Amino acid sequence: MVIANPSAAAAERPPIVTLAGVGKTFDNGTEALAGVDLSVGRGEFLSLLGPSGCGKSTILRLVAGLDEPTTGVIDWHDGVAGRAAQRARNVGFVFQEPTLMPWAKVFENVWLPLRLKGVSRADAGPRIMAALESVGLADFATSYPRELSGGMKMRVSIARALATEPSVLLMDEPFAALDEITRFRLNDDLLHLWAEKAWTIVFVTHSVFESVYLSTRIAVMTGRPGHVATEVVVDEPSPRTAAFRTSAHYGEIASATSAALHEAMGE
Ligand SMILES: Nc1ncnc2c1ncn2[C@@H]1O[C@H](COP(=O)(O)OP(=O)(O)OP(=O)(O)O)[C@@H](O)[C@H]1O
Repeated sequence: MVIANPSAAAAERPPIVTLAGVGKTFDNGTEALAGVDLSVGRGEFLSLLGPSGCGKSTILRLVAGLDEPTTGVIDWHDGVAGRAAQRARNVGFVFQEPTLMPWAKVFENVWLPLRLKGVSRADAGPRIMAALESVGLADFATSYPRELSGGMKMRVSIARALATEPSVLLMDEPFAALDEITRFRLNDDLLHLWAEKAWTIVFVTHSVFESVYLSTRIAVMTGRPGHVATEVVVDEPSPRTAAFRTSAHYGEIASATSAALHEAMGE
């Protein structure tokens, strides 16, 4: 475990996107973010950890290009620029609520983002079925969302992001509404997918324990207006297992992360 100030804790991997001095003030005068410096390394699992309202979701929305920063810059290191690039960039977004269309079957729900890009049902079929296979729901392609449990709905939501083969996957507290057993299982499934697909993931959570279990690095944020106060590098190798959750090493990193969070909230 390494704890460092953000300026000192450069990501070990080459950056895919960098935020420098990013601030966001909404039209109603709410200053959500001020001076966010953050680099996302290619292939890393980065968690944003911070108190409610510190601007974590706002950071995801800015990275996704759904909103513009008021100050500072967001640089992508993929050699393309502008709005067209943002569309081509293929950033996946998984929200806290699975946000499925209740009248459409699982297959149609997963097809939606591809359909919006003009990919036909026949062309999308193999990718949709592969994505459903990855999350263990291939047998539920013709089910309706109402026939699924909360955890299964979240799996569909992850499959929907997976089908688009995103270069960066942004996840906004995806497991917050689930019971602990389901949450642990989905944590493991997500780690397997991350290892298999070599994704870059930016994951928002309130939970110190979840962030330590999942992440290669944790950006600890201050209260509003939020910025990154400290970064924690979680030096536990993959694959992580249930034994890691109960290890002394996990306990040490969790208590250091918790202390860093409390200090950041006092800033
Ligand atoms: N569109 C908006 N207009 C005005 N204020 C907004 C808007 N979106 C977010 N905010 C405010 O900006 C601040 C940061 O919100 P954000 O949702 O990014 O925080 P968060 O850290 O993700 O919170 P939580 O953990 O509770 O989801 C909050 O005070 C919120 O009320």
